Amino acid sequence: MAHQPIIFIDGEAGTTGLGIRERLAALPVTLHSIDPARRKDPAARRDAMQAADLAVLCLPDDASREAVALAATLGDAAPRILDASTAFRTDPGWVYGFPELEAEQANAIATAPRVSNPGCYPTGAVGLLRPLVRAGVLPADYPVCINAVSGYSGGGRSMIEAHERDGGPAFELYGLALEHKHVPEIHKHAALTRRPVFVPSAGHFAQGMIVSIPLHLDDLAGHVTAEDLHAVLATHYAGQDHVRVLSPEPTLSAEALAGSDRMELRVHGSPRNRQALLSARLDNLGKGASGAALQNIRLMLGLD
Ligand SMILES: NC(=O)C1=CN([C@@H]2O[C@H](COP(=O)(O)OP(=O)(O)OC[C@H]3O[C@@H](n4cnc5c(N)ncnc54)[C@H](OP(=O)(O)O)[C@@H]3O)[C@@H](O)[C@H]2O)C=CC1
Ligand SMILES: CC(=O)N[C@@H](CCC(=O)OP(=O)(O)O)C(=O)O
Repeated sequence: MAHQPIIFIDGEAGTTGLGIRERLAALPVTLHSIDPARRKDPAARRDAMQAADLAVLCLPDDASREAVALAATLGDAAPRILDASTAFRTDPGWVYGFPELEAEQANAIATAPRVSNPGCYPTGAVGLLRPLVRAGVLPADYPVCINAVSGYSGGGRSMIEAHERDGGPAFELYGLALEHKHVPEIHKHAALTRRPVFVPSAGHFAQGMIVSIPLHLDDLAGHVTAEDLHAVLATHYAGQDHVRVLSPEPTLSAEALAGSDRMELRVHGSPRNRQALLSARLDNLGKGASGAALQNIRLMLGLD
């Protein structure tokens, strides 16, 4: 690419789009924006895609599908696409944008025409579970239950406005029909053969997330200890800048990584009771969204 790469963010004014735009300021790229009044005009969006090397979609799922269909009408002039929505995260034609997932994943992202940015909760759940399943210490058919809490910015502009206007609720469980849109993504990318139970919740704080997964160690392969689980994760993520495997803490605050693009993984445990708790802490808008998008943009444009 002779020129500075051109990026178009479809949904630039939304929560994820804004986060990406801020982070792009530090990169040698040109941002191609459209007149805000025409931001939902398919013709304007198609023209912007034609001008771009990379289109980053920060849209609701249906609008993302529409954007991908618009790009397809451009044939060879279509840009590469990074999609932040849920729409293509389990689509076999797309590369999953989790660079730390497997040794070859960063290379796959670097060359893929279409990359799906992982969801915030799946980033924690997949980040914890997959290396353990792949290493054979967590059976793929283990009855996994995932508890998670997110800051209210996870619900995008409408939820942010509701919390900032009405002040609450302080804490609520949701997705109680156990059909949350992230379950298929976690199921697939954690390499589980049994559908996990996923119980999300949201609190009255803007940014931050904890995903936690309790385990009965006697139901794992062999005489596995919490230290063994820690060692598998530490080996898998050795040398990674965005994912750190840390020692257990007595308490974890969900907001601690707000503003950071890193994720912290821990294995807590009671050796006496043969129980463990896996935890992932991240910023839902950082490694859970815009920070991960930046990792993928850098890889896709060869900026690393
Ligand atoms: N918030 C989070 O923690 C995370 C969100 N995501 C994903 O990112 C995507 C965007 O979410 P988020 O940024 O939170 O949502 P927001 O509601 O904050 O932003 C969505 C943006 O898309 C715009 N938009 C909606 N429909 C269209 C359309 N047809 N054409 C062009 N623009 C459109 C909206 O404009 P307007 O407001 O004017 O309607 C808004 O600017 C979602 O798919 C979400 O799943 C990913 C990871 C985490
Ligand atoms: C608190 C809250 O509402 N969170 C959102 C998850 C964030 C999201 O929709 O985006 P990603 O799928 O890209 O992570 C939800 O549960 O639908």
